[in-house]
Amino acid sequence: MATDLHRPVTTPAPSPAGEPEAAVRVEGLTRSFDGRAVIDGLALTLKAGEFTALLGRSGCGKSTLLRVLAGLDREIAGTVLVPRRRAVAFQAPRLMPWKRVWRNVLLGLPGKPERALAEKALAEVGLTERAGAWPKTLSGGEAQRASLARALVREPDLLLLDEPFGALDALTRIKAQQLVAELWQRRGCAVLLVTHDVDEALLLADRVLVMREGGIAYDTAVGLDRPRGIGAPGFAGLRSRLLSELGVEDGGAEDAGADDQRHREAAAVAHFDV
Ligand SMILES: Nc1ncnc2c1ncn2[C@@H]1O[C@H](COP(=O)(O)OP(=O)(O)OP(=O)(O)O)[C@@H](O)[C@H]1O
Repeated sequence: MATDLHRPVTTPAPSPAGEPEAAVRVEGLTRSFDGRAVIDGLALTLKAGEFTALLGRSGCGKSTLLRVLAGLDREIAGTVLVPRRRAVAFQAPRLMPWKRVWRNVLLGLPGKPERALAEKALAEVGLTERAGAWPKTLSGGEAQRASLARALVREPDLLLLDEPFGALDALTRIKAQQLVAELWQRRGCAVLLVTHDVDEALLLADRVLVMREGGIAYDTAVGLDRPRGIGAPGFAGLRSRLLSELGVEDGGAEDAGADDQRHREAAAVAHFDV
């Protein structure tokens, strides 16, 4: 029987003396479904302000981990220390269709927050003009930006992103990636991005984790200079290492092929100015 030891804290989880402040500290985390441990004794520390990408094969438990960190799942054993100010955005923007965009942005905030607060967050994601619109009138990319604004309005110290760009077309996806990179640089919050896309991980993150068999099986720093492009020196080596950690031959398997195709389509405009 899982014991609930989830203990959200108001300040980032403490680190031993001399180490940078931690945004997240997880020890011995186990989450089981029907007696099967999807996460099994996982340990993880994320530094404050660090951008981390989380890769792993389908079904390995990435979303489960994110939901635990978001505080949406407390049926766990182990210790999870996260900042109180945290926000999550999912692949599906999850906007309430009967509320205008600005009201969606403020959804769930305590008290009676003013429209101006939503408008500030919407301006950050370039959606000022759609504040009064109904969600069904938004494009996929706009809806995703509204979802990001809803996360930003919470002023998170930890931003959790679960494949937020997965459903977007190639160009919209690149714009959304650039936006997240800019927001991260401006806000300075820790970001944990779940993605299937190795290139996306390497373009955006300081650090990439690969999840396997219920734990973090591989953990690497991405020391590439910014701005980054998929042709940067060192990119291909990291890419092939990560693909092999995922059990995919570089350039061979279908998943990687689809990503290659997307990036070829977008390569002409892809440039990360951060
Ligand atoms: N509420 C639930 N009840 C039962 N099983 C669940 C539940 N949530 C997740 N699982 C199982 O836990 C495992 C991990 O699921 P999870 O969604 O975390 O994987 P993932 O790595 O995010 O996958 P994907 O990359 O395909 O989104 C899967 O086998 C899934 O079926």
